Amino acid sequence: MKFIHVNNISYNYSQKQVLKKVTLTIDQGKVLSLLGPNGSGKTTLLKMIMGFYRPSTGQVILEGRSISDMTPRELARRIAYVPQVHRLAFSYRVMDVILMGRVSRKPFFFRYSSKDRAIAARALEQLSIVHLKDRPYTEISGGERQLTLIARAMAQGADTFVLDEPVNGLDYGNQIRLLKQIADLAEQGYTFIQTSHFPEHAIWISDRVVMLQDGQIIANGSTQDVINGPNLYRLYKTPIGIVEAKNGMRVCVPRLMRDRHHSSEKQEKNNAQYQAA
Ligand SMILES: Nc1ncnc2c1ncn2[C@@H]1O[C@H](COP(=O)(O)OP(=O)(O)OP(=O)(O)O)[C@@H](O)[C@H]1O
Repeated sequence: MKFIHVNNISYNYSQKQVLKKVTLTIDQGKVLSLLGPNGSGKTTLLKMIMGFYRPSTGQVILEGRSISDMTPRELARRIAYVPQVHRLAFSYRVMDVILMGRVSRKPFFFRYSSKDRAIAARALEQLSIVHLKDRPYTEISGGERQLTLIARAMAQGADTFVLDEPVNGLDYGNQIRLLKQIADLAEQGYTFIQTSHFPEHAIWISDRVVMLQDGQIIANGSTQDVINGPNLYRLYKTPIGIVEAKNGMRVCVPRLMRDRHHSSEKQEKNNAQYQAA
């Protein structure tokens, strides 16, 4: 089911055009990964989808309605932004941070209700972090913080999560566990849009991949179709092969590293092959 439709969006920061006629759709209950080199416009595109910035041309449509016709509160009830792991200025308990997700559902003066607390408790359970609920947010690890921020987004009641490099700064184990958590939540019907600098992470959990270069989409389709050597070369300017493990899982092999291990291979030949593609 087509859920979010990004329709022909362009955006300029003063004179500089950073998004050029970007069109894509996001299906409900799926994971979409945005890949692209530094400065290609990934974060700017996320900000458009969140309604933080208004596009110069084009529009973002959520279930048939332009998000420019929605109030920030209305939008926050559907789409939640999960920032990169950050530090809060004050040492709130994890439970309090998650309860903050309920604010968009409250009048100006409010107290948290028992329903709010039950929703926050459920989010703690869904993210398997019940044991952290009374810990100060400032004293938990980066991975635990990222899970807390996703729990806060869930407590907001949103069904779509926009994540900017969610594994940034996490150790390898926590990266894998966080991505597994995202894949599991997508199975339950939640929708995810993430930016990533790791094509393999896109292979692991994405249904769809969009490649951005200089603010333009250069590839958009199923993960299987989009993540291939020629597209990765176009994006990152370094040759990367894709090999299939025995269990069918696809793995990225940077040729520059492979050539260190097989010095008899002709590196120029590989480069020529990818440059020609
Ligand atoms: N507030 C701003 N004012 C002016 N230019 C900006 C601003 N934010 C981003 N840019 C520029 O817009 C372009 C796209 O930036 P953006 O942050 O969207 O890229 P990105 O693909 O997310 O990059 P990265 O992978 O490095 O996080 C870059 O050239 C950047 O310098």
